[in-house]
Amino acid sequence: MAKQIRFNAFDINAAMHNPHGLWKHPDNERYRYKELDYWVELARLLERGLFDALFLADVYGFYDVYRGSRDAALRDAVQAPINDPSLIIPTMAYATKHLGFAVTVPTTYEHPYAHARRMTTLDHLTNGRIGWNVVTSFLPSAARNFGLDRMIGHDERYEIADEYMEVVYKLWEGSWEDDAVLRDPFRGIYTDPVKVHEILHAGKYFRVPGPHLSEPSPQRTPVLYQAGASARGRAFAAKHAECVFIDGHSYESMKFYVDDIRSKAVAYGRRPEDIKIFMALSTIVGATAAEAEDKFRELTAISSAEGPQAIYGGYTGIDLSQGDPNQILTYRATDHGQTVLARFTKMSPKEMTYGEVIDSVKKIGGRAVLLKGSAEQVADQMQAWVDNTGIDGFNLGHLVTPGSLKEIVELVVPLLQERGLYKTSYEAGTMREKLFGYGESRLPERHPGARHRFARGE
Ligand SMILES: Cc1cc2nc3c(=O)[nH]c(=O)nc-3n(C[C@H](O)[C@H](O)[C@H](O)COP(=O)(O)O)c2cc1C
Repeated sequence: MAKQIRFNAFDINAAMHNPHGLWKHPDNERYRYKELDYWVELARLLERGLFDALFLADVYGFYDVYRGSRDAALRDAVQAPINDPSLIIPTMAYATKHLGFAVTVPTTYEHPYAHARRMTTLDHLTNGRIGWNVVTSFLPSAARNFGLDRMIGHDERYEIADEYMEVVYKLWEGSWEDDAVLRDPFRGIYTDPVKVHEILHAGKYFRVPGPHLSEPSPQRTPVLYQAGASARGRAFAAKHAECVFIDGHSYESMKFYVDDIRSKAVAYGRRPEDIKIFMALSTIVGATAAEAEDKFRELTAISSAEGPQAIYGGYTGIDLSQGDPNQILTYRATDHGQTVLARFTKMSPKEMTYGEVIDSVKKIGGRAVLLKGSAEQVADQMQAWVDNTGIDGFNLGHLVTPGSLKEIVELVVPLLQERGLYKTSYEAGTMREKLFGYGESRLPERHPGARHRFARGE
C-alpha cells in the first residue's frame, strides 16, 4: 500500500495566527475565536476530513522586537489577543469522536507538577486523544512577565526541558500503578494507598516528591510533539518526540531535517518510524488553477507587510527594520529560536539581503510552503513533498478560516482517497493508537519515558 498522507490542522486560540492582514478578508471568521461554536464547527469539519489532530500553537508574550515595540503586532493581530488553548479542548472533544488535540505548553514557564495534572485531566476527558507540543518559548516579554530579568539562554532552556520531561514521565508513568484505583465498596477502598508512589525527583531545576495527583489516563503520557529544529532542538526531538513539526522550504533542507532527526532517534535506541514528521503548509485550492490564482491575488492585496516582520523579530531576535535593505543578513546565535534565522542565512542556498528576507516573509503563507492550484495540482504537490522528503504529512494552516480547511476537506481529501493515499476511515483507539497502531496506547518500551514506569520490586 502507498504511504498514507496524514493531516493536522495548525491553529491557535487567537485573533489571527500566521497569515497577517488576512483577518480583514470578508469571509474570514477568525474574530469568532472566542466562541465555543467556532471551535466545535472547526473540530467537526476536521473530523469529516479524517484529520489526525488539531494542533494548537500557543505563545506567552507579545511580539515586540520589531521596531522595539508591540504596536505592529497588536495592530495586525499577530498572535494577539490570545486565549488559553487547553480550555477549548474538552468541548471540541465532546462534539467529536476521533479527532486528536495537540496543545502547546512551554516547559520554561509552566511547572511540571501542575502541567502533568492538567494533561492527565485532558487525556481522561478526551478518552486518550491528547498530545502535547513541548516548547521552550522564545519571547523576552514572556520572561519579563514571569518575573525573570532576562530570557534564559536558548540551550539552557532545552536543558530545563530535558529535566522537565524526566519529572513528568515519573509522574505519568511511575507514580500510580495500573490497578491502584479499586473503587471497592465491600472493602471500603477507593484507591489502594500501597499502589500510589512518590517520585522523589530532586534535580538541578525541579524538586517534586510526588505522587502524581491524578489516576492513570488512557495514554498516561500524552502524544509528544516538538517543533524546534536547531541542533539542540533536533537532539531533544530525537530523544522525546513522537511527532515533529517543521517549516519546510526545499526538498533538500526538509530531507536533511527528517534524516537527521530519525538517525539521532536510532542513537537513543528508538526506531526511525517511531517519529512522524509533519511539515507546515498553506494552501489555496480553486475549482480551477485560474480560480486559485484569483484567490491568491485577492489575498495578496490585503496582506500585511509589518505583521510578518513582527513575527520574524520574535522568532529570531532580529529587527528587520534596523537593516539596510541591501545589506546581507548573517547568522548569529540569539536566545530566541535559531531555526528561522538559520533558514534565511546559513541554510539558505544563497545569501539574502534584509530586503529579500522581508519580501520572502511577506509572501502569502509566510514561512510555510504555499501550494496553490486546482485540487489535482495541490494533491500532486503534496505527494511530491512526501515522496521527496520522507515526511508523513502536513500541519495545514489557514489563510481564511474556516474556508482554507474546507477546501482541503471537500476538494483535496476525496482526491487523495481515490489515489489510495489517504485513509477512508479512522483507526480505532487513542490518539497514539491512531498514529502508531492498535494496542499502542502507551509509550513504547524503547521510548526513554518508559524507563520511568513503575516496576514491582523497585
Ligand atoms: C512550525 C513551527 C511551529 C511552532 N509553534 C510554536 C508554538 O506554538 N509555540 C512556541 O512557543 N513555539 C513554537 N515553535 C517554536 C519552537 O518550538 C522552538 O521553541 C523554536 O523554534 C526555538 O527552538 P529552535 O531554536 O530549536 O528552533 C514552533 C516552531 C515551528 C517551526
